[in-house]
Parts: sequence; C-alpha cells; structure tokens
Amino acid sequence: MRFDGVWFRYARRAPWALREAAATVAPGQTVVVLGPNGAGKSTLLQLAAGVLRPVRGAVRDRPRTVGWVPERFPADQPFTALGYLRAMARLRDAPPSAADDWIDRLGLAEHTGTPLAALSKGTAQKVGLAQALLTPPGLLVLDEPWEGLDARARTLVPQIVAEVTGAGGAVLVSDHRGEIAGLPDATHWSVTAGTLQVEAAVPAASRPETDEVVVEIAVPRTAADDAVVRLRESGHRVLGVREIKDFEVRDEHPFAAREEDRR
Ligand SMILES: Nc1ncnc2c1ncn2[C@@H]1O[C@H](COP(=O)(O)OP(=O)(O)OP(=O)(O)O)[C@@H](O)[C@H]1O
Repeated sequence: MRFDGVWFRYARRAPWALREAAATVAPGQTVVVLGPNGAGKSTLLQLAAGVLRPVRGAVRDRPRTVGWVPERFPADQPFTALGYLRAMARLRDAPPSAADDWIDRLGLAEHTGTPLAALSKGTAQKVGLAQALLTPPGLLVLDEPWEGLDARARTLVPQIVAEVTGAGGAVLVSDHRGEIAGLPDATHWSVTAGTLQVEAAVPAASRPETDEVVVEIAVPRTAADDAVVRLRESGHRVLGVREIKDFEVRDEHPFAAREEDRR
C-alpha cells in the first residue's frame, strides 16, 4: 500500500493536518507511527484505513480486508457485545466461531450479554479489537491500541501484530507511549506537525537476546498495569502477563533441589 503525496485537512480553510505524506507499506511489514499529541497520527491512520479520503494525492493498493481499531471504540450502539460481534462476523462472511474465538482469547466471555454502551472503556476497546480481527486482515490499523486495556490484554497486542504480519498482513500502529516501539523489524514513521518522516527498520539481529534471562515475578492484580509500565520504563522487556493459576508451581523449592545436589 502506498501513500502517494497525501494531503489532508478537516475543513476547507482549516490548517493541513497532513502534508504531502509519501510512504510505502509492504505485506508482512509492521509500521509504528510515533509522534506527539496532535501531530497527525490518527489522521494518517484513518487515511490508511480508508476512513478518511485524501484532499490531495491518493492512498494506492490498499489490501481488500482492512481491520480498523479506532482510538475509542464507538460503543453507543444498540447491541450486546456478543450480538455485535456475531453480526459483524456475518457481515464479513466469517463463521460465528470467529467471534467466539476472539471473545475467548480477549477474556470477553463474562461481558457477552452486556450492552455495548454499558461496557467499561477497556472492555469496549477489546470488542473493537475483536471486530477488526474477525477475518484475517490484509491491513490492520491500530490507533493507540493499549489505551484502557488491562496488562494482560496489552501483552496480547504484540502477539496479534506478529500473527497478522506472519500471515502476510501489514500492520500500522500508533503509539505515543513507546509501548511497541521495540518490536523487532518494525519500521518507524514519525509524524511531526503534519509532516511524515520514514525511519529505518530496527533489525531483529540487533537485540542481544542470547544474554537475556527470564525473571518471573508475581504482583497483586491491581498493581499489574503499573508494574508493566515501570518495568518497561526501566528498560526491561515484558514478555507476558498471566493468571497465577496458569503458573506451574514446582513441588520442590529450588533451593531444596540445590541442597540435594550438594550431597
Ligand atoms: N475531526 C476533526 N476535526 C477537526 N480537526 C481535527 C479532527 N481530528 C483531528 N483534528 C486536528 O488535526 C490535527 C491532527 O490530529 P490527530 O488526531 O491526527 O493527531 P494525533 O497525532 O493522532 O494526536 P493524539 O496523539 O492526541 O491522538 C490536530 O490539530 C487536530 O486538532
């Protein structure tokens, strides 16, 4: 898909929100769109998804199936979460099981009967994410997908991105907090005051993964979000968040095992 000299403004006399954007996204590519508040990231993503049309220039060769996750899921609709996802699955010629699979994976099962308007912001965001993935997207566009998500769902986002790109889809994701900026092989697009600049991809080989070890820690559920943010701020990679019941506890204490070794 190609941005071919794209200009956009929201009204005839309004300032340009995006000026002469030129860039290409290849199948299987991840693009992280970075930039300060108001720079034009959402505008760029909506142009990519086809939600907005360029005032000048064109977006060419957009894949047929586009998954679009807006910054805020429009929950003001007269459906339950399940009713909405099943209806979206029908519209997209996906089997009803596609809705069920994402409900399960995103932990939405207890909210299926809840009207969309009564969902919390984070749960509504999950419904927004699920609807975009009902059919495998050739282009997935995620606008700040972490906003409002709990720590466990947040760690799913990079996995989903990897699955989509692994299947040959392209992903565009905006990220003003740098949560996904460390994704290997992601190209960075930087938007500043309506101007797009394409930066080089970060090669996977530059990560010193062989020198890393995994440290598993347990924190109270209510402190999980904060712990993830603080660990990332300290330069650590957070690989996942899971329920303590899913954690395999060994019968023996590791130090006890060492005692035996000594004997
Ligand atoms: N619906 C709209 N009508 C008029 N102006 C808009 C609209 N949406 C965005 N703008 C303006 O376009 C410019 C770019 O906004 P945009 O939302 O694309 O920025 P952003 O980088 O995504 O910001 P944020 O990180 O705060 O979401 C801003 O000046 C904004 O005020």
